[in-house]
This record gives sequence, structure tokens and C-alpha cells, in this order.
Amino acid sequence: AALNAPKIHARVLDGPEALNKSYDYVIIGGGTAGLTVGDRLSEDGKTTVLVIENGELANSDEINNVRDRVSWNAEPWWLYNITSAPNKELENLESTVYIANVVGGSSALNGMQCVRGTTDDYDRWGSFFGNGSTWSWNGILPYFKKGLHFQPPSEEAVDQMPGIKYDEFYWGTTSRLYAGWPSFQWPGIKYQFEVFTELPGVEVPKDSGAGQTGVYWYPTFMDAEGSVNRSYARTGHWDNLNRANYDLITESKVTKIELDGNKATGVVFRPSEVDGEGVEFTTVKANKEVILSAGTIHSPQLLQLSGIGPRKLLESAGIEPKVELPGVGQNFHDHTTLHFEIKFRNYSIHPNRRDDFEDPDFIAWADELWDANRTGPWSRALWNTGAWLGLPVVAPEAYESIAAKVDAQNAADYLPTSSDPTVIAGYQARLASLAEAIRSSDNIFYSHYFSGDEPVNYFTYEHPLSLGTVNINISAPESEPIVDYRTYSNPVDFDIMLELARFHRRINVESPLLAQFDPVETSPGLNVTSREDWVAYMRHNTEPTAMHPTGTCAMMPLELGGVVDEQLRVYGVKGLRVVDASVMSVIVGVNLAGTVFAIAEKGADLIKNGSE
Ligand SMILES: Cc1cc2nc3c(=O)[nH]c(=O)nc-3n(C[C@H](O)[C@H](O)[C@H](O)COP(=O)(O)OP(=O)(O)OC[C@H]3O[C@@H](n4cnc5c(N)ncnc54)[C@H](O)[C@@H]3O)c2cc1C
Repeated sequence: AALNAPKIHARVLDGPEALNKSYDYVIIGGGTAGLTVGDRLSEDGKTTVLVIENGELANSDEINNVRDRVSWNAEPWWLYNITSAPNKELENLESTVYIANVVGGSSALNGMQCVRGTTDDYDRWGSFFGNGSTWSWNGILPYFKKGLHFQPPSEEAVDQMPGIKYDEFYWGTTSRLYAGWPSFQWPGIKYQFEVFTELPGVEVPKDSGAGQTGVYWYPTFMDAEGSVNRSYARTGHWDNLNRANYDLITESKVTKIELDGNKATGVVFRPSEVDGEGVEFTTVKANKEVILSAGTIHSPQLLQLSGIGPRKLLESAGIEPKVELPGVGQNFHDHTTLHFEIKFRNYSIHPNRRDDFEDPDFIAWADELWDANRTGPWSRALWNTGAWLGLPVVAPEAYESIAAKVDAQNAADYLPTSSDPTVIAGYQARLASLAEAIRSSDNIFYSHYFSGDEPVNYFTYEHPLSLGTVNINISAPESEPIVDYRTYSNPVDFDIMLELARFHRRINVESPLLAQFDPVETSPGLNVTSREDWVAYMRHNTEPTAMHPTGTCAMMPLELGGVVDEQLRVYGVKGLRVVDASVMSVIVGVNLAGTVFAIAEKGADLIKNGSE
């Protein structure tokens, strides 16, 4: 209960009547990026900022605690209720779209894994603009440092586990958002570590944040030296800020961005949970800019609702097109995962994950450590070690022919038929870049977290080629948008997934180092070997999302279907930027939150330094 004690913070408004007449900046969405930008823009104590958030301000240990934690299923209303469109290549699978509806956004519910993409991931974003772009590894590294306060592992933690390497050069110490290390690790992780580091071409980078592929430990979004709780957008960028110029209104849904000609002047919102007649709409003015940080699913929806998007789509929904911008809601992608179940029939290393639930002595010991000084097993979130590998390592025989196939592709063949020529051109440019990525060991295609005993029951494909869409529902534009993953719509994704799956089996089932544990593959099972059988398996066992949606307001040149420029300004509109996960033109090969915080830090600087 002590954890829930009220905190000092910026003003939370009781309702629209408490609003100022206008604000310098109005931010749509109090999530991962929105609160980060809000904090930075208001830190001078003068600039007025309003954040409008659809979700509630939740004071809950379900969010704060780190123990074994992902909080997404704690309270159903912390997630939006969205199911994807039927996925054609996945036997019409409709899947849950996991995104958060709470102050702090997805950083409040996520798995707290604090990872960073490779140098190529960030250089790629700038490459679409030509030389000199500041969207590069060197251009974003300062914002990773600014955005994360590193808390190094204790000496005991390092001694416990061979292979922990870190280099403080890659981190900062000023942010109130923490990247910490738990004081406990499962001992069995060292076998998984070894199996992967034995592979030719696999290295342990000098730091998890050094922008390299390999096998490594990485921090957790937690304040390991303080509360030993989750550290997220709310704790890092809102709690304990006593600023009269930083307002937050919760349980309020933005329905539209107001335009005067081509200038964004403010936003319209209403209470979240109310539908139908009698709803009170409120308009709030932005003196300087409106910042859209509603996330990958809702940022494009809000642009489209405001008349900014693909003309035909808007017209068919009865929305007057104000700024024709064909890329809005296109270029949607996520990491995909393949279910893969391996059991160890002879595993006697303790403690392990199961003891968490089954061994009363272990639980009593863990409780004792936690109660005494918040150390031990309960200080550990879900996963903090993994393999992050490129295709030349995973598929040395096959990667070149796969890359050549991508080189030969005609982008239009794999997009919805209605796609605008600029969107098609953008996809062609992405495919060329990804073909290079396939050939390079510096790009992550396969990732797998280490559990400390039996392998986690899936692996992740980190750079899928297929693109989907997030478009308004033309028969009910203000209801949730149509989220269409279009998984495997580019058939080369089957080729790549096949290589990843074969590799996963080779390492986790057939590796001599693991023979002592007597592994057995229960799904798909060793009878699945031919391409045909694998593809059939994939069609039934692929998850189109790793909860990392991105790309729908891509930062790309306009002629490549871009939505925002390098200043994150929406093309054709003055006073409107997008700052959130949706601006990634190509997803990074790791979980997104660390990168979203860095984008938000850089975005805040761009806004401060370059208002129109
Ligand atoms: C369950 C889960 C687990 C994950 N695990 C990890 C992990 O371990 N490590 C990692 O790095 N990444 C992880 N991620 C991904 C990462 O957390 C997200 O990519 C990132 O937080 C997205 O940030 P964002 O600012 O783009 O959006 P969000 O943080 O989702 O913020 C968007 C905000 O806008 C609000 N909003 C939307 N529409 C409106 C509207 N109309 N009016 C007002 N407000 C609105 C939303 O309620 C939300 O609060 C996970 C994600 C999820 C969902």
C-alpha cells in the first residue's frame, strides 16, 4: 500500500472547466513518448503544456512491481479492445492488438526489457533522406544517453553470471528514467548463453547498448537502486514534477485536430467512455504546436479523422480531405513470432522459473530477501538475456539467395492494390535497404530470450518485410481503426521464417551442449522438415505481433510515401508533429520502448530548437 501513496506531480485536471484558455503545446496521448516530450517542453517552468490522455491515472502495484512482470493482462481496461482484420496468409486469424490505455502508455504495461537496435537500424532511417541526416546512430546515441539513467549491476550480480558486460559510455546518469539490473539471475541461463556464444560469428558486445548484434545481458526499465519498481514514462517524466505549467487531463479522448487552412490550431476531445448523444466536446487551442503521440494505431487514425490522409479513403468515410497525404496509416509493421515448444526431460538445475510457483522453500527464501531489502528473485522482471542475430549467422547457406530474391521484387506486387505510387516507391526503397540488411551480420533478424530452463516457447522475427495498414473504419470512423497486419503478404517472409525456425531447432534441440537436459521438441515436432510442412505450420502458429506496432506515420521523404519530415513535422501542415513509435520508417530489430524514449528526447529538442 505504501507504494500507492499519493505523489506530488504536475496538475491533473478534474475536467475541461479547469483548462487554461490555451497552451503553448497540446500533446495528444500521455504515453511513452507523450509524457517524455511533455516533461522536456515544460522543464523551463514557463512553457505551458497540456497532455490529453484517454486512459486513467492508475495507482497500482500491478504496474509498479517488477516480479515476473508484464502487466498487460492485469486490468482489461488498460488495453484498447481491438482485434485485427482477418489475416489472409494465417488462415484468417484475427488477433488481439496489444496497446495500452493508461497514463504512461505501453511503457506502463510492457515487459520492461531495455534494449537498443543496431547502428544500421538507426542509420537506415536517415539513409532515405540522403547524406547528412541526423537520424543516424551517431545522431540518436546522445538521446539514448539523455533518456536513460544507467544503474550498473552489482559486483555480486556480475560474479554470479559469466558474460555480463557493460560500458557506461553508452549510458547517461541524468534522466529520472532508470535502466537497472536485478540482483538475481537464474543459474541455468549460462547454458543457453554458451550454446549461442559457441556459434561462429557470434560475439558478446561490450555493452547491450553498443548497437551490435550478439548475445548479451540487458537492463530492465526499473529503479534498481531506489524503489526497485518499474521505471516508465509516468515515473520518469511526470511523477514528482511540481510544475504549474504542465497539465494532464485523463480519461479524455481526442477526436480531432483542428485545422485553420493548413495550420493546426488545437484539438477537440470528449470524455473517454461516453458514446452517443449528449457528449460534451471541448476544444483547446495550441499557441505553438499540436504534438501527436497517440501511438502507432491511433496517431494515423487521428490524422485521418482530421482530414489528413489518403484522399479516397477519407472520401469513402465522408471526411473532407484537407491535406492529401497518401502514406498516413500505410507501412504498418511489427515483429512477428513463431510458437515453438521445447521441453527438457531431464533438468535439475535449481532454482529455476518453475520454483517460482512450485517450491515453497524457494518462495519463502525469495519473500524473505524481498521483505528485507528488495533483493532476490522478486527483483527480476521477465527476461534480461537473449540472442540477437543476423541472417549470415543464422542461415549462412541461404541468406544470399534470399537477399537476391528481395532485390528482384517489384514492391507493388505485395501492397494493397489501392496503394499510392509514392507509398509503392517507399516500399521499394525499404526492400532495397532490407536486402542489404539480410546480407549483413549487423542487423538482427532472429531473437530469442533466455529463460534459465526450457526455452521460451517462441522466437521473434525482427525485420519482417510484409507491410500492413491501419485505416479508419469507413462505416464508423470514430470507432477503433481497422488494423490489418497482412503478415506474410510478402512471401519472402516465409523463406526467412523457415531459416529462423530451422536454426532455432538446430540450436535449442540438437545442440550437443544441451543433450544433458534431454530436450524434446513438442511443437512443431521433428516430423516437420519439408518446406511445405513448415509453411503449413507457420500459417497456424505465427503471431503477427510481438506487441511492437510501428511505421504508420513514417519519417520518409514525401515522394517515398512519408508522413513526417526529419523534424517530425507532418507534411503539408503547419504546427503539427508526430512523436511516437509510428514514425519509425523501418522497425528496429529489438523491443521498441528504449528507442521510443530516444525518439521522444530527440523530438523534444527538435521542437525546442525549431518551431515554425
Ligand atoms: C504488453 C506490451 C509489452 C511490451 N514489452 C516491451 C518490452 O519489454 N520492452 C520494450 O522495449 N518494448 C516493449 N513493448 C513496446 C513498447 O512499450 C511500445 O512500443 C512503446 O511504449 C510505444 O510508445 P508510444 O509512445 O508510441 O505509444 P504508447 O506508449 O502506447 O502511448 C500512446 C498513448 O496515447 C493514448 N491515446 C491514444 N489515442 C488517444 C486519443 N484519441 N486521445 C487521447 N489519448 C490517446 C493511449 O491511451 C496511450 O497512453 C511492449 C508493448 C506492450 C503493449
